[in-house]
Amino acid sequence: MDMNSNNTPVLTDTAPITNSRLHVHSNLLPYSHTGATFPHGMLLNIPRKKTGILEDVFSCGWLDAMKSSSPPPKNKTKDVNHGFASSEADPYFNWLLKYPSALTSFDQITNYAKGKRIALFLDYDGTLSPIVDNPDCAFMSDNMRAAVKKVAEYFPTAIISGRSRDKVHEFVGLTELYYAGSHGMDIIGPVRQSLSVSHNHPNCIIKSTDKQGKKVNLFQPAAEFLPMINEVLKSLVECTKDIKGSKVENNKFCVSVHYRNVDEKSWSLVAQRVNDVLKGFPRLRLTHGRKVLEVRPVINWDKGKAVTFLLESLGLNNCDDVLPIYIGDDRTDEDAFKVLREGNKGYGILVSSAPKESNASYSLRDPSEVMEFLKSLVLWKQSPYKSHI
Ligand SMILES: O=P(O)(O)OC[C@H]1O[C@H](O[C@H]2O[C@H](CO)[C@@H](O)[C@H](O)[C@H]2O)[C@H](O)[C@@H](O)[C@@H]1O
Repeated sequence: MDMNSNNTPVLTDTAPITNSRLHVHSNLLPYSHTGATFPHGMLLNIPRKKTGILEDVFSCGWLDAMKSSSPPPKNKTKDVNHGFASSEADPYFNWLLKYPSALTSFDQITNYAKGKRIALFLDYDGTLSPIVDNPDCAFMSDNMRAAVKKVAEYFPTAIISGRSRDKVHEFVGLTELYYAGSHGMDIIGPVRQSLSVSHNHPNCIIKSTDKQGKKVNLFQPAAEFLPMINEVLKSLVECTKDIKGSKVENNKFCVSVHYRNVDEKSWSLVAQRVNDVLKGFPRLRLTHGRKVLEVRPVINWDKGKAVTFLLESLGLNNCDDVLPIYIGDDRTDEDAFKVLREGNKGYGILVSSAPKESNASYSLRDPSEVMEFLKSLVLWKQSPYKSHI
């Protein structure tokens, strides 16, 4: 990783990148670009593919990734989603052997948490709110809000979302949490003087006050990309406006192109149009979410880095007596699961009703199980019989 003049973390890997998670070979990222200028050394040296026709999106696997990006509706996966998996013939049952339910393994988790301080990190869409067709209507239930509020009374709790920070804050509506929007590229955290990140990225931290007048640190490692994101946003809106059902969402430091409501026959068209627009923006890259293409800056920052940053801001990083737990449902949450797994730091919990490979340690089936898990944590913390304090 290199820094540019503003000390923004920048990916400078010059080897051809085959990102298996994205299924996009770097040679689909072109190198001509108009917009902000960047100092030498921070630009990726990416070989350019000349074709530009539909072969692009087929050969790089976008369509496969788009098709597999969200579990099909429940009636189409009847065998897997008929309730609690109970037989060895059931793929979900077998998957649970590798990713045990965090509810049935609750005692195991809390045994490990004895004498430790739990820090909670929660994704929003698909974790706290169910996946719905209209992203503007992904409301969280009042019961879930109450559960999150309660759990935050006992454990430091942060929401880490792909949405803009303002939007996710508006949906969750709780002031007692920490919020990271734009996949962790826009964080409000507590003020802490000796943050190691402030040595590496001094210009990315702004001292600010939140809506309650409390002093906070605002960390925006992709701040200089804002004009470029606004530019790509306009192009994406323009180029998809004739595709029925498509929707472009402004997430401040990234842009989502939704195709959940687009006829499957037109998914390749969505992919092609986005691909064509990205040819003019080599400093932006694409990740796949649940029936959504997410355009974001090429910087070495993700939800995993956001977890590390927040732990440090909370004074909980590199402490043996801290157990971070991250709950999420999406591919972008894998970066956070990985950080916890690799550092043997804590537990990732994948929310999924269908078997899939993950860096998480445990699983929960859906947001209703997430709520049950949060309530169980509160009861455990309140229990006079536990011996962890
Ligand atoms: O990191 P997250 O909080 O999980 O945000 C990821 C994306 O979530 C939203 O899209 C997803 O949920 C929508 C509402 O249920 C659904 O309609 C869409 O198909 C899903 O992809 C959000 O709208 C995106 O901007 C986020 O990037």
